[in-house]
Amino acid sequence: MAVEVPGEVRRIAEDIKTMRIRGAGRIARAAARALMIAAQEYNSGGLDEFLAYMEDVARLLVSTRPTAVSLPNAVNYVMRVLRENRFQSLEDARRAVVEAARGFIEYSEQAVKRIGEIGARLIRTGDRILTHCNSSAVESILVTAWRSGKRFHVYATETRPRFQGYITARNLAKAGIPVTLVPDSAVLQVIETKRITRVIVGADTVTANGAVINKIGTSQIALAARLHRVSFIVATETYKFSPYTVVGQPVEIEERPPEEVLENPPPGIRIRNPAFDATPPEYIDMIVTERGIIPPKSAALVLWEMFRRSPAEVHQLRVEEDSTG
Ligand SMILES: O=C(COP(=O)(O)O)[C@H](O)[C@H](O)COP(=O)(O)O
Repeated sequence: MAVEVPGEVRRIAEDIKTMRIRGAGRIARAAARALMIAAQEYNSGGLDEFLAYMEDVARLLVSTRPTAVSLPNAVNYVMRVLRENRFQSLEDARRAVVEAARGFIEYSEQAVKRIGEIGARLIRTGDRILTHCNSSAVESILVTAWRSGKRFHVYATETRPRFQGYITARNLAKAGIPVTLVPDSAVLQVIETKRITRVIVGADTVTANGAVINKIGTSQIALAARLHRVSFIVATETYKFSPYTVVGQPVEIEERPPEEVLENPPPGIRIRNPAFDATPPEYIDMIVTERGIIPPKSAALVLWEMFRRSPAEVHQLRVEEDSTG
């Protein structure tokens, strides 16, 4: 009989699904924490049952939201210690999971900080910066730049339908950064009339060819930036690079409930609510990662360095995950 998943782990999964925990980095860290809790709270059987139970927990977490690859990357990072080692005892296996999860969370937190330091060097006093949605990597850059004495103004889009732009605006204002909230549909007008100097956005997934999947509306902003020759910068940890795209696997774009757009639509009206879109590499000037700044075309190199797997091995990995799913 399958071992029951602890309440706190189920709660984290539910919070990711319902977006109480949101943003690709936070989702990844929450998933690693959930695996750690699952391992710590396991008390019902031997090593084999533990391994099967941890695979169940991993599947539950990965199934919560489909687009941000940081989620399966975090889960696989932690689960790899179980999948690739032979343990003598349950305690050894449990300890390995806890260590791997802690390691991931620590790396992730440091990465956001490092992106802040690297990205802040790109900001100049007098900049007028546009951002979209709410990204902790972008916030890290802006707050670091501000604390280092640079003075600039940020325009934050509302980000319909979930209004994550309000979170950004609130956080920046709290840090003392002048911020103006604008409707999503005002982006082209704002870029033009406010003479925006830089657009900086986060990422949920970066593909092997350097395309960036981020909050719906990002690609329109990239187009508008291109039209006015404004540099378009993406800030992301490297664990948002997708190994699956090396073998051409498309990124699934999450379709969220229509009620998020309109509670009670009049009869005869259909609603679509895609949560993310893809910005092609041609529209992206640079990607700021914790390992440095890269052009989008170098995404495949980052993936190669991180995963050191041949396309055939990545394909095999996918097949194995699918068959356990
Ligand atoms: O698109 C979103 C959040 O979408 P949602 O609100 O639907 O999760 C963010 O721009 C990225 O996840 C990057 O965020 P971070 O830099 O914090 O990882």
